[in-house]
Order: sequence, then structure tokens, then C-alpha cells
Amino acid sequence: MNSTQFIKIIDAVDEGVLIIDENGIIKMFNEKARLLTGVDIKPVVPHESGKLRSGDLVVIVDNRLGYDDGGLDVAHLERIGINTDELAYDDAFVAVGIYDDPKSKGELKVWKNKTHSDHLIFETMVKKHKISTSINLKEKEVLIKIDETSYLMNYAIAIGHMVIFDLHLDRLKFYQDRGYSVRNETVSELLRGMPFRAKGIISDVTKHDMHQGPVSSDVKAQDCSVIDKPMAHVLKSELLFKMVEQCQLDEVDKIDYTYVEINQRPTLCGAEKLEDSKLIMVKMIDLSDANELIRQRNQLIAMLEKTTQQLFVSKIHKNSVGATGITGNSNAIQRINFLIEKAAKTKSTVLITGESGTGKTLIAYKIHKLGQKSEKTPFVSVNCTAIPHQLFESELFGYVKGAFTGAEKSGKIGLFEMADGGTLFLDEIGELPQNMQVKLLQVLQSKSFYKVGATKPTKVDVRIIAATNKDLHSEIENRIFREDLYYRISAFPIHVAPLRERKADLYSLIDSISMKITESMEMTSKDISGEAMAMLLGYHWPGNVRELENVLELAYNLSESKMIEAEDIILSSPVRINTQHQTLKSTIEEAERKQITKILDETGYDIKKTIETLEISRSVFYEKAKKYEIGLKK
Ligand SMILES: Nc1ncnc2c1ncn2[C@@H]1O[C@H](COP(=O)(O)OP(=O)(O)OP(=O)(O)O)[C@@H](O)[C@H]1O
Repeated sequence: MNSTQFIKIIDAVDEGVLIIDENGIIKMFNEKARLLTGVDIKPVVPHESGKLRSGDLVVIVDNRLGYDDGGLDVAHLERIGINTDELAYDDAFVAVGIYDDPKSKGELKVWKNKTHSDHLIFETMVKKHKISTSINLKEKEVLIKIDETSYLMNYAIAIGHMVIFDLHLDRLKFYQDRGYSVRNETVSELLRGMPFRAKGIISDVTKHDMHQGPVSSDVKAQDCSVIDKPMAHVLKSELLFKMVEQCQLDEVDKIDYTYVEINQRPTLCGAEKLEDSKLIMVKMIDLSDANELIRQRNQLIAMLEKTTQQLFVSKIHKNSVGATGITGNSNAIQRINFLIEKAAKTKSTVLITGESGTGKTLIAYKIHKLGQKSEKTPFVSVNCTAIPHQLFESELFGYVKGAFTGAEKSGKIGLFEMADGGTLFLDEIGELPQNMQVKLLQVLQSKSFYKVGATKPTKVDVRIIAATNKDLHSEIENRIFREDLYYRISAFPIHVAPLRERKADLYSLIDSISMKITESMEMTSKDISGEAMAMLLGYHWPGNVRELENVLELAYNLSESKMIEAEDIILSSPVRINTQHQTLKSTIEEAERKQITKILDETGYDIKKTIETLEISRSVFYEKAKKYEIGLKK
């Protein structure tokens, strides 16, 4: 069998097949893999790199606004003279206009998302050029035709197709092609003035021809194969790279099918080492309808969680459904909601314990809110780490006039007095200095205190809620925290479990945090892709809910579509502790790691050259790369 016959057979296979060598270079990429990943290896019509300039003709055909178009917004269309409030997310539309030309008005045709036709057609003329467009919903094809040249794109779920025509030179400037979102060439990016890359290999002859007139797709086609290109230049998928790396490093011979998003497309991917060679074969199965299913699944789970939570809560505490507002339906959170309501009905001192960011402050506030007699009942919150030791007494208890030099003439009201009739929340109580621990104990016992410089006590009616992320028992053992004070403040203890122990809360937390983000940042809400959700569920959340809030806020800012993808989720990496006393071994290891990374950088991640430069064997190189967790791609 010759190689042409072999390629024909591989192309006929129903799975995407990709073969990669030990340097991460693509050696084979079959037809199905091309379709699955959106990487076009077919001949392309060439054009130069550039960006939109004023006076360019722009034609956009989009079957779903907001999807696969870089998060296109109606406001972006103003750049081509279209001002509209007719267009909404999910609508199909065609927009034609001249870029940054205040004199010309663009044209817009909108089909609302529940269109009854399979074929959406629009035609117009702009400066002697005939423009025809169509969206074939059945065949999932989008066509833009300018004069006699057609630009056709297929899609799985959504597409934002675009052609730019240079009206001054009367020639094609850019057309949308597969893999556009990976190349950052979505409609929204280009309308915002971002650059696009050249297509094809533009020879001098072609360059010359390009200035003569319009390009005909038949004559200017050139090969733009991905064979012999580094995998990382063509594909975008951390998970896939990791799978290949694992096989390359001989960690495993075979990885079973796993859910992997490649170039933002959902696939089931498996990898294996080809016998007696250094080649890795990757097989991919199309899951293009999965994102929609995942979106529906996420919505269903969130709905279900809300409903069961309401049923559960209303059964136990009939008149207070959702009154506490602490999100989550794990048993731990149900118990906390129950305790909050009980605590709100008493005057006992509450001690809330739990890691940082688990919601201790939120819980304290909710106890106060549910128990307050009127809207004006004060809630005074103080973080004990924020007050310098020497100021504690005057901050908590205040002082009388003339108490000390530099004091306010009229004296000062302390936090206890401010909280009179309401709640004083002492956050990080484990940080309270020892002398203040004694004074706090006295206040709790006598319900009165002496202001600095005062001879008479001040009486107060204050409910204390304290919180800490420290283990007060060991603080007591180490004589840092007073045992008698501990028993006084922990009359009503509430412990909040860390988020990693109640992952069931993630769905509802993501939901409520997303709502908070979209409201405060005036954005539209986004769905979470399956891979992104798997990342969130698999993470150990050292920073708890506060970290989740930060991760989601960043993801909203990074995401350019209606779906938050895995690459939008940036989880904080574990902090490396830098010990003062570095051993000789760790110093050598650190130097080795630095040198390998440096040479990899210098050789553009060419593994062969790196090994030669370092003068080590291949197996030692891979062993060290594995040991120091060095990624073998850019
Ligand atoms: N169960 C929850 N439902 C909704 N929001 C929550 C929940 N838990 C925590 N949060 C949110 O997470 C953030 C951190 O919570 P909070 O400040 O109450 O934590 P904390 O335990 O007091 O942290 P620290 O110990 O660092 O003071 C806040 O924005 C809070 O609203």
C-alpha cells in the first residue's frame, strides 16, 4: 500500500485521527480531525495580514448573536453604521456596512431565534458590488458571496462568518476560516480593530495579482497543510497536550477516551503510544452537540438544587424560606441555616469557626439581621488584626475627654458603645492581645466597661458574635488564648466546613455568584462549559467561596463568548514556600530546573536542540522534565 492509499483509508475513518512525534510535531491529521477541530488543511485563498481600516466593506453573517463570534455585542455593529435595538442574543442576522465611515449607514437583516424557515437569505448592493448571503439551518452552512466569489463555512452549533473587502483596491482583504476563534479573529475582535493573520503562502506573483483585481477562489488556491507544524501552533487544549505528554514521558502507554475541549470544540479523546515508535496517536470522537446538552444539564441541576433546597427548608422552617440567604444545599449548609435561625432568637455569644473565605462574616450578619428589632439596630464589625495593639482599648471602649495627650477634646465613643442595642462582630478573635482578652471577659461578665480615663463604668447591651479561622484549642494549649474567654464566647458555636468538603454547593454558589457579577458589572449571564465545570469541581478550593468569587469574576472578564470555557478558568497555583535554609540538593535542583527551562525557551521548545545544548541523554532530559514538572510546549 502506498502513502496516498494509506491517507485515503485514514480519511475515510469516522473518528478524528492525529499522529504526533516525540517533539510534538503533527505527522498525520485526517479529514475528520480537521472537521472536529476546525483546522482547515484544505487549500486556501490567500490574503495578506492586516486589520479593518476605515472605508472597508464588511459583511457579517451570524446564525446566533453572542455565540462563536467572540461575544459580539450590538454596540460593536455601530462601527459599520448600524444602530439598532431590534437585535438580541440568539438571533440570526446579516450586517453589511462600511467600517468607520460616518457618512454611510449599514444594513441589518434580523431573524428572531425561533425562525420557521430553514433558509435565511439576504441580498444587497454596495458600491456596484453584489452581496448575497444565506444561512442554511438544515445543512448548517453559512455563505457570503461578493460578486462572483463565494465564502462558505460549515458550523456545528454557531458561527460568526465575516468577509472584509477593500473598496479602494477592489479586492478581498479577509475572510473567516476554520479555527478563527483560536487565531483571535472573531467578528467582535476584528470589529474592535484587532489584527488578522495572512492566509496561504503569498508569493510575489500572488501579491502582484492581488493588487490587480478581485480574487477568484479557483485560481489562487494554495496548500496550507498543518503537517510538520507543532501541535501547539494548531490546536488549543491544555488537556490534550497533557495526555500526549504523559504518553511521551512513558507515564502511560494508553489513555482512555476522556472529555476534552479542543479549539473550544467538545470531543472524546484517547491517546496511545504506537508500538516500536516514538509516535503518539490521538483519536477523537465528535461531541459537538454536547455543549448545548451541558448547558441544559447545568440549568437543570441548578433548578433542581433550588427546588430541593426550598422543599427542605420550608419543611423544617416553614415561614423562613431563603430568609438566611446563605447559598448551598449541602447538609452542612442546611445545618448552618438552621443554626442561624436558632442563634438569631437568643442573645448568647456566638463563635463562628472555619477557614478563611467560608462565609463567617456573612453568617454573623445574617444572625444579626434575623434577630434585629428594627432596621436601625446597629451591626458593628471589627477585624481584630486591623487594630494596632496599643490602640485596642481606646478603639473598643473609647475614652473620656482629656484622657491622654493627643486625644480628641470631646472624648471618643468606642465600638462597644456604637454597637449598643445591637451586635458587635469581632472577626479574627484569635488575634486579640492578651490584655484585651481579660478586658473582653470582664465586659461579657459585667455587661459594662470603663472608657480609657473614666472612673465610672459604662453599661451596654451588646450581643457579641466572634469568628476565627484559627484552632482556638491549640491556641489555648500554647497559652495564646485564654481558656475562660473561650468558654464565655463559645456559648453557641457554629462551624463552617470548607468548600472542598461540600462540593454539592458549587452549582448553587456559581449560580448566585454569577448573578452578583452580572448585576454589578452589567453583563449578560454566561453558561459554564463541561470542561470548565469539571475543573471547578475537581479543584480543592484553598480560598473557599471568596476564591470562587474571584475565579468567576476573572472568567467573566476573560470570556469572549456566552460560554465560560476551561481556559477562562484560572485557578491559583499552590504557593511555593521559600525556605530560608536551602539545602545543597535543592539549590542544585533549582539550578537544573532553571537551566532546562531557559534552553527550552531559547530553542523555541525544540526538544532535540535542547537536549543537544544541555549535552544530556534523551531519557535523562525527560526524567528531569517530569521531575521538575516542566511543560514541553510553549
Ligand atoms: N454560602 C455562601 N453563600 C453565598 N455567598 C457566600 C457564602 N459563603 C461565602 N460567601 C461569600 O464569600 C465571600 C467571603 O465570605 P466571608 O467574608 O463571609 O468569609 P469569612 O469566612 O468571614 O472570611 P475571613 O475569615 O477571611 O474573614 C463573601 O463575598 C461572601 O458573601
